[in-house]
Order: sequence, then structure tokens, then C-alpha cells
Amino acid sequence: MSKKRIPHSIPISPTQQALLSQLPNISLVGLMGSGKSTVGRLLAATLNRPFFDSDEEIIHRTGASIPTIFEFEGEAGFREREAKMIQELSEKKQVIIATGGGAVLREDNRTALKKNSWVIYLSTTPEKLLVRTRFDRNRPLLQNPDPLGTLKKMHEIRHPLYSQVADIIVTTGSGQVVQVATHILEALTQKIAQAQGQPDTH
Ligand SMILES: Nc1ncnc2c1ncn2[C@@H]1O[C@H](COP(=O)(O)OP(=O)(O)O)[C@@H](O)[C@H]1O
Ligand SMILES: O=C(O)C1=C[C@@H](OP(=O)(O)O)[C@@H](O)[C@H](O)C1
Ligand SMILES: [Mg+2]
Repeated sequence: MSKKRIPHSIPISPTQQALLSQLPNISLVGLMGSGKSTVGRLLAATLNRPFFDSDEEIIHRTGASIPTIFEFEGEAGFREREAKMIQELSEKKQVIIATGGGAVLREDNRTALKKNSWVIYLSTTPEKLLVRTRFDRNRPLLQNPDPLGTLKKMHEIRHPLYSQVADIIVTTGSGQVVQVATHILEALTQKIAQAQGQPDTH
């Protein structure tokens, strides 16, 4: 798969920047490979906000990789660490948060995310997700003989939870990372302008 160059940030107008600066936290949810980490980083750079990736924070705190945590503590141990991290990150102000794909499984996590965030669900087909994740050994739940079947099952279970928690649903279909982030910025601008009873700034 050819690696597309992802820019550091997306140019936006000062008016849009000012409008978007009024938003609370922005949290990204969705299945593995939907782009939460990649798109989240780009949004954060564009909006000049700190970026926190739940998985990366866990790795940083424990000094262990996600596969190692799964190996020694099982999925249950990882979910405990994840829940603590989601609670902690949710308390921050004006940040961008990329969650792990399974964060929505716990009601407490969903409540925490909703409390201070506008939540964005990056929705993609299991087939597309497989293409994006198939050579990545860092997702222990997909290291089995039927990762597509796993992604389909996860989609079935989690899609209602992602949808339930989301303020904005973005179907990332064939759109590349920059297009997805641009679309999110437009959707956020429209939504905040609406909330304030102002016309859109485009
Ligand atoms: N919209 C997209 N189009 C193409 N590739 C994408 C898109 N979103 C993410 N990717 C790629 O898919 C892989 C997984 O993305 P990542 O951000 O780690 O997903 P997540 O954090 O949701 O698991 C990365 O290589 C990333 O560059
Ligand atoms: O969907 C999941 O259950 C998981 C998703 C991963 O994060 P990404 O969604 O960023 O890949 C990571 O938290 C862990 O491997 C479990
Ligand atoms: Mg991620």
C-alpha cells in the first residue's frame, strides 16, 4: 500500500478558527483503522490544541506496548487501564482525544466522553478497515486467522454504541485522511454556527 503524505495541518480561515476555538473537547470514536489517531492528530494541529491518544498515553504510562499489556493482563486488564485513561482525558479542556476502538464498550466511558466533548464517529466498512490494519501487529484483537470476521462482529456490536455516543457521524468511505479531517472541520463549523444561530462562515 502506498503511503500518502499527510500534511501537518489544514489551512482554515481566521473566522473559522475563531468559531472552532469555542468548541469543547473533540473526541473521536470508531473501529480499529477508522483513522481516530491519524485524523485526531491532524485536527489538533489545525486547531492548535493538545492531542491525546488514549492508547499512546497508556503505552507512555506503562512503558509497555498494547500487545504486551494484552499478553500479560489480558483484554480485561487493558480495559481497566483504558477506562481510567478515558476518565482522565475527559476531564481536560479544549483538547482533541483519540479513543481506542473499544472505549465505547463501557457505559462509564461513554458518559465521560459525552460530558465535555463533541464526539465524532468515524464510520467505515470492515473491508476497508481490514485493508488499513492487515499488516499492523499492534492490534492484538486482529491477530487471528479471520480478522475480517472479527471486524464484522465488532461492527455489529459497536456500531450502535458509536452511533449513540456521536454528535457527528462521518463516513470515511473513499475519503483520504485530509478529506476526512476537512469534512469534520466543516461539520463542526456548521454545527457550532447553528448552535449560536449564526450563518455558516464559508
Ligand atoms: N480515511 C483514510 N483513508 C486512508 N487511510 C487511512 C484513513 N484513515 C486512516 N488511514 C490509515 O489507516 C491506518 C490506521 O489509522 P489509525 O489512525 O491508526 O486508526 P485508528 O486510530 O482509528 O485505529 C493508518 O495507516 C492511517 O494512515
Ligand atoms: O477496538 C479495540 O478493542 C482496540 C482498539 C485499539 O485502538 P485503535 O482503535 O486506535 O486501533 C486498541 O485500543 C486496542 O488494540 C483495542
Ligand atoms: Mg488509534
